[in-house]
Amino acid sequence: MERQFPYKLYLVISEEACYGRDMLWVAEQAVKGGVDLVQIREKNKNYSDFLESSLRLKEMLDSYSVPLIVNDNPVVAVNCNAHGIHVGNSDIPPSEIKKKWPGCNMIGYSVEYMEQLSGTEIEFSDYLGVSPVFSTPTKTDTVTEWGLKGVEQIRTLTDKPLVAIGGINQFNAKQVIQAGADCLAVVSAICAADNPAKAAETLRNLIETA
Ligand SMILES: Cc1ncc(COP(=O)(O)OP(=O)(O)O)c(N)n1
Ligand SMILES: Cc1ncsc1CCOP(=O)(O)O
Ligand SMILES: [Mg+2]
Repeated sequence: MERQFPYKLYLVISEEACYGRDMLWVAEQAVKGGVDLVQIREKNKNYSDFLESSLRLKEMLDSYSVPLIVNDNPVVAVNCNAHGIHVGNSDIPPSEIKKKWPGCNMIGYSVEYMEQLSGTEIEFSDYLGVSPVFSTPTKTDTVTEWGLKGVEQIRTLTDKPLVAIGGINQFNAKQVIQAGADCLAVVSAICAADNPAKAAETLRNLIETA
């Protein structure tokens, strides 16, 4: 069955990950380089700051027709008119998001345990975040490191689009796609790069030629 997921390079961004550079500038450079989906992930901001950043990012992304996904918080997502939301095992589950936000276009759901693949939440999800593929200092409260073998195994168990995340960079991107990922999500490979547009372009080319 053909997987309906047109996105290949997914930027997960926060102000903190941009190390003092303007988050909107970093995101815009990334889009110019080939990012086609963006998630705002602010773990330490209060509601109003999270919403304000999301509204500003959404306005910029709209001008490129790039969808915005909000991490964790459905109220921020609804109030900035985001395209969708990404949730994990400690968040409101996809089935509840579907009930509370009928207009949601995309629900991403993190897979940290193999058992989740036979659970009921998968069917309410539009893509699965394979989380993390490699260990990463960007997120340390993780369960396991799936590795390339894990991506291959998950690929055999579901037809849902797979978004690989965690420690992905220009040196392993091709292998992760070849293992079965449909899309690569990155934080530091773009946000911490000297030239975020070039970093995105390099990753995008690696994905397209994998
Ligand atoms: C694309 C993508 N995949 C996985 C995650 C991780 O989500 P979660 O497990 O809920 O952890 P936090 O990001 O909330 O710390 C993600 N955000 N995006
Ligand atoms: C949000 C998230 N979820 C799983 S790993 C991760 C962080 C990925 O960051 P990086 O691309 O810098 O390894
Ligand atoms: Mg979460």
